[in-house]
Amino acid sequence: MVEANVELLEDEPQYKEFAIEEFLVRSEPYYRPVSDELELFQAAYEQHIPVLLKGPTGCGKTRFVEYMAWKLGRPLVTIACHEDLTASDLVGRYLLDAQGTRWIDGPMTRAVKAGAILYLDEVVEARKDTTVLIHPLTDHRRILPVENTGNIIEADDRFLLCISYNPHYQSALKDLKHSTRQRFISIEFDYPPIDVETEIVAKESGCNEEQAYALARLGDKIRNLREHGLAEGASTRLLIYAGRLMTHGIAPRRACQVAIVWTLSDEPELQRSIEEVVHSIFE
Ligand SMILES: Nc1ncnc2c1ncn2[C@@H]1O[C@H](COP(=O)(O)OP(=O)(O)OP(=O)(O)O)[C@@H](O)[C@H]1O
Repeated sequence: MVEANVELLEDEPQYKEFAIEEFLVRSEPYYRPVSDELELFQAAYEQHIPVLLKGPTGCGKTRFVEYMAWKLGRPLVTIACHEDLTASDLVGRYLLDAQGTRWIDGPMTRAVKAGAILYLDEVVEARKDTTVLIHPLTDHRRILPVENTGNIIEADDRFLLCISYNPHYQSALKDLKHSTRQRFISIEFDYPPIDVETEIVAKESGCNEEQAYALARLGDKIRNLREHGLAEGASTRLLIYAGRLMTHGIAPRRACQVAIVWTLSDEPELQRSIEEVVHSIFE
């Protein structure tokens, strides 16, 4: 029984016990609301309704959750999901050290016990056995069954599960099952309108208003190239990178080339099209 789940305790950081207080967001993160997402999240939190954040890469989902965790005064436990992530990575496992075998709670168990906000980023990437954990946590039961110890943990009243999902990446093979997604309310995110994105780029990159406006327009135009075969438009994150290089004295066209053009595509034809848009904006 136990033996099968015992692992040697090395000095690996993920096995170190940590205090949940370390996950408190101590200073106010900068977040510029785009719509009524603050009110929606707050209402869902108070009503114990799990939240699904949908949207393209680099559009502010993570920053939003950080902001909400700060606003609600709850620790934020973030897990970047990937295909090797197993249920025991989340729940915990038995480990062997000099004192013998002992159980170590995984990040999900700690979050559930401490009433944290648990943010599973790109949840569809995780292995299917992790959805088995999500279901009892996200319905009226709000429990986490820990198979290896036989314990059932009731979620703290202040616990909330929040997951994110990028609809552009999904395929028939990797999609959220309806029985999973219908346990959440879904807040759709997208890149902000030009005036709001100007504000965000200026604030986050330190570039001037004029440069930030030009970058926001650039983002908007490049996103329209998606019909021409561009898989994903320029994210707010990339516009900020370009702005930061410009703040550091790199010429705008060059900053956009390395932060945006070459990052978005390897295809020479497509790179040329994006470059043309850059040149039309930064003359
Ligand atoms: N509304 C916003 N207010 C403040 N900053 C923002 C906002 N939207 C985007 N940003 C900026 O864009 C960056 C990227 O956003 P974030 O990391 O939240 O993206 P994401 O949607 O979680 O992306 P991914 O899906 O790739 O993890 C942030 O670090 C922040 O600088």
